[in-house]
This record gives sequence, C-alpha cells and structure tokens, in this order.
Amino acid sequence: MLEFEHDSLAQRVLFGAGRSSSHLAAEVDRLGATSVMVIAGPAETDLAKSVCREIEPRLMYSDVVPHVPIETAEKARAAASTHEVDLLVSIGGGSTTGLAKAVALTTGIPIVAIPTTYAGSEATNVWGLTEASRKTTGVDARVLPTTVIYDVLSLLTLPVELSVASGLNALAHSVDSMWAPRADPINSTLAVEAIGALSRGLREIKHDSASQSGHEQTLYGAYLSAVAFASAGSGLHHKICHVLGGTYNMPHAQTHAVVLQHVLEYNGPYAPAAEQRMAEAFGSTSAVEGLRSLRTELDAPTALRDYGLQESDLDEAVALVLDAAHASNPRPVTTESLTILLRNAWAGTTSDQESH
Ligand SMILES: NC(=O)c1ccc[n+]([C@@H]2O[C@H](COP(=O)([O-])OP(=O)(O)OC[C@H]3O[C@@H](n4cnc5c(N)ncnc54)[C@H](O)[C@@H]3O)[C@@H](O)[C@H]2O)c1
Ligand SMILES: O=C(O)CCC(=O)CC(=O)O
Repeated sequence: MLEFEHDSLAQRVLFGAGRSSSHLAAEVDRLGATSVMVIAGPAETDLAKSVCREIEPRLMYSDVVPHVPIETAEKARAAASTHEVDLLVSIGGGSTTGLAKAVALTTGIPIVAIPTTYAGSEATNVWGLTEASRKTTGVDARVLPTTVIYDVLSLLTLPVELSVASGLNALAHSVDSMWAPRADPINSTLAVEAIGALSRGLREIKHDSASQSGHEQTLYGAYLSAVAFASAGSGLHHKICHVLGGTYNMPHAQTHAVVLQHVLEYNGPYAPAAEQRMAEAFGSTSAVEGLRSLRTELDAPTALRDYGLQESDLDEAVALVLDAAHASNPRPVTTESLTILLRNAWAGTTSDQESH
C-alpha cells in the first residue's frame, strides 16, 4: 500500500557553467532589488567580486564564521538593517549560506544563493545557529533561498580533499533520507538518483580535481540530496553530526564524511529495502560495501580524532545524541550501541575491528 504526505519546496534553480554573473544580474532585476547585501567570506571575496560584476551591491559583507554563532548573526542583521537591504546574495559554502539564512530568519529578506561547496544548505528551509556551544536548528519558510544559482566554475577551486569531504556530506543527506522521519517514495527516489550522481562525480574529481563534468555531476547530486534531506528530515546520522559540530566545533564536511560509514553499517541490515536500492545506486552488492569502496578510492577522512574530537568527549556526545535521536530510526539506538558507533568513528575502526 502506498500512503504518504509530501511537501515540495518552491524554489527557482538556475544551473549553468560560467553563467553565475548573468544569472545573478537577471535575478536582481526580476526581484526588483535596489539594496543588495552580498555575503561572502574572506576566501571567497575575489570570486564574489567577479560574480557580482554585473550588479551594484550596496554592501559586501565578509564576517562569516562556521556554524553561525549568534553574535555573528546579530552583527549581520544589524548591517542589513542599517543599509535597508532588500536582497541577500550568499556566495560561499554552507557557513555563508547559513549566515544569510540567519538574517532572513528575523527579517524576511529573500536570498539568492550561489553555493561554492556541496553542503546543500541552499536547497533547504533549515537554519542553524550556535549559542554557548549548543547548536539549535529549525525550519522556517523565510530561510529557503528564493533562487539558487549553480555555476560549476565556482567549485573548480576546491582542493580535492574538500571536494571529497563536502561531496560525502551531500551523500550523507541522501543516505540518511532513506530512513529519516519523513522518508517517502519521492525523497527516496531523489536520494537514490543523487547517490549515483555523487559516486560518479566524486570518482571523476579524485582522478582530476578540476574535472568540469565531475564537479557538475557532484553539484547535481548535491542539489538532489539536499532536496531529499529537506523533505525527509534529519535521521540518526544528522543528529550525530549536529551534536559533534555544534558542541565540539568539529569541521562539518569531514565529520559527515567519517560518521556516514558507521551509521550505514549500523542501520543498513535493519533497512533491507533501502539498503538494496542504495546498493544498486552505488553499483555494488551492498550499500555498505559500495560506500566502503567509494571511500577507499576517494581516500576519504576516516577518524573523528583527526578533526579535534577528544576521547574524553565521547560519553557526553553519546548522551546528547541520545536526547536527540528520533524514534523513526530503523534500529533501536541505546547508550551501548551508540557508544560503540561513536568510539569506532572516533578511532577510525570498523564495527568488525571494534575499538576499546
Ligand atoms: N541548513 C542546512 O540545510 C545545511 C545543510 C548543510 C550544511 N549546513 C551548514 O553549513 C556549514 C558547513 O558548510 P561547508 O561544509 O560548505 O563549509 P564552509 O562553508 O565552512 O566552507 C569550508 C571551507 O571551504 C572554503 N571554500 C568554500 N568554497 C570554496 C571553493 N569553491 N574553493 C575553495 N575553498 C572553498 C571556505 O572558505 C571554508 O574555508 C555548517 O555550519 C552546516 O551546519 C547547513
Ligand atoms: O544549518 C544547520 O546548521 C543545520 C542543518 C545542517 O547542518 C544539515 C547538516 O547537518 O548537513
């Protein structure tokens, strides 16, 4: 029996290599904006100047901080108010999009997002803010960018390690969508298509870090993944990464890249239909094996301890994730099972090697 409720988010998506500048000018015109605030971190300033060459921004704003601390959000909101901004343009990764969303959340100012990583925040109505070492997330229609402009040329500068980690962040949106609280046949289908595109694209990028077709496939897969994630919600994987990012200031993409294999190994046997569909998308006999061999080929990040998590943080992290873990998970999550999962992710060992 097929029975589900599905909400699709309305958004304009413009995809084209070398088109970001003209697409942005056309969108500013279409939206009738007269006071544009461009948000781009210091490393993306030159790119932003180039992308904005056909418009006249009122303000170029570069105070971007990972995980959007509330103080950073408040300063950006004040700048938007001082300059009577009527359109936000974010040019950068998820941290930059996240800051634009924080401004939109309290002001309702529309966003045009031009992503430069595969994080996918541009396609979701999810916001995140960090206050006193705790990350809060929420869903609000005001933060969904009105328009997303994808230009693969803005991603060719990504170092291969960051492409891999960020691409695996996108892959995690898809895999987790297969068992997240609002998983349904529509978001599962998007997720499966995304897994195929991301696997192909990332292999091409690993072979040639400036491969345009590799980045294009990965960008397409990242968009589909984010749409699936926005629709299906956060599953166990996202709950874990949310705690690790917000509480221990772990780097977002690398954390996702490490944790994904452990969550897939944990849940896969308890979700056989999803596992089978993902296996086909990976072109493998099982999803677990498909992800394992992709990660090996990509030389993906393997251990959370390499990214700043201390062994002494693990017990607290387990407790925080358990508080947030959703009952929809296909396999029950207990203190013991989560401790093993997180300890393995911390040490970079697999469930059959068990770290102690
Ligand atoms: N709200 C959502 O739906 C959602 C979804 C995914 C991620 N996020 C949030 O996004 C943040 C992580 O985003 P991220 O992983 O993109 O990291 P990021 O935006 O912090 O960027 C990581 C690094 O990559 C650099 N960079 C970005 N684009 C580049 C390019 N094209 N070439 C070279 N360097 C480049 C940046 O300068 C930065 O140093 C987290 O805070 C996460 O919570 C939110
Ligand atoms: O915007 C946020 O910080 C919360 C959503 C998020 O980070 C999704 C993810 O974990 O990739």
